[in-house]
Amino acid sequence: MATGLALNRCSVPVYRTADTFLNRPPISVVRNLKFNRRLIGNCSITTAPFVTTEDEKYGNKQVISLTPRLYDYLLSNVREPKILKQLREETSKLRGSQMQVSPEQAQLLAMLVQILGAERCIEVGVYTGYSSLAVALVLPESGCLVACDTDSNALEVAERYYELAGVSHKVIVKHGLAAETLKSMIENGEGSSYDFAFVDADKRMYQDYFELLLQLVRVGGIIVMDNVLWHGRVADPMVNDAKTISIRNFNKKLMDDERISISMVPIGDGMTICRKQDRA
Ligand SMILES: C[S@@+](CC[C@H](N)C(=O)[O-])C[C@H]1O[C@@H](n2cnc3c(N)ncnc32)[C@H](O)[C@@H]1O
Repeated sequence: MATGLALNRCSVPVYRTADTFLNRPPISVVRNLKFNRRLIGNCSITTAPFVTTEDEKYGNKQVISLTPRLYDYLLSNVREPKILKQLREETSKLRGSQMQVSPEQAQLLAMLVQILGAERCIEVGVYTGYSSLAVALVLPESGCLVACDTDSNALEVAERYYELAGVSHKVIVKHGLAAETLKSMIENGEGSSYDFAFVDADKRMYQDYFELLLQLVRVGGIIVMDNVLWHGRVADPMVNDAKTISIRNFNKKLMDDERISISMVPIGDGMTICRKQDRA
């Protein structure tokens, strides 16, 4: 049975209401919460997370969405290295700082690299280096990360931080169009020699990056694609701009692609973790 809270199928736009900036659930949610005390228990209305769903369609499983307060709590449980915090704070003063992955995303990327025992990694979309530095920090001394970006100013910041963190010997910076860099790596015979790749650039090129990276990554290797939930727009049939359509189509293709196993994770703006299968 659908509960009243099913009304609150909040996506990113809901977060942008004045209520949510003030850490208050929207009026409709407050009204519904009054009828659903068991959902919030001892939690006050202002700290209760949004219940995204809790109906039969989803096996009565309660799925919550992050409130600002809950997100602060999550962040307080992220172990962000000092040097990453410094880079994030310096970048926050720059144009485009919202492009950085969030600390919990960076932590997940680093964790995946560690679980894989990855030595050879690729990043498409470096900006000032937050996600690439998180990866480089956990690579072994013999490891390498090919870091691709077109923005020389942003790359200067990234390179300064690789130096500061003592990892510059692990990072090969490739300034230029990522697709060209990846193609030349394939031509150089580097196919199937990488363990891990992260894509966070130019959404309309996702399918191209993915196909190139699938050639570069070994069987069992991982490709992580960022922004797959695209601020919630992918799920809204009324939104049909080029980037949204492109990500929507890309997600559909990944879903049908038997060369990989996948896990779409609602972290940050959504990331899909793809593992290259034996038959790829
Ligand atoms: C979302 S930001 C990357 C953020 C980064 N992962 C981080 O956590 O800080 C996207 C970056 O992709 C770069 N970019 C856009 N198009 C590109 C292309 N065709 N080839 C390489 N880099 C590109 C932009 O210059 C920008 O720095």
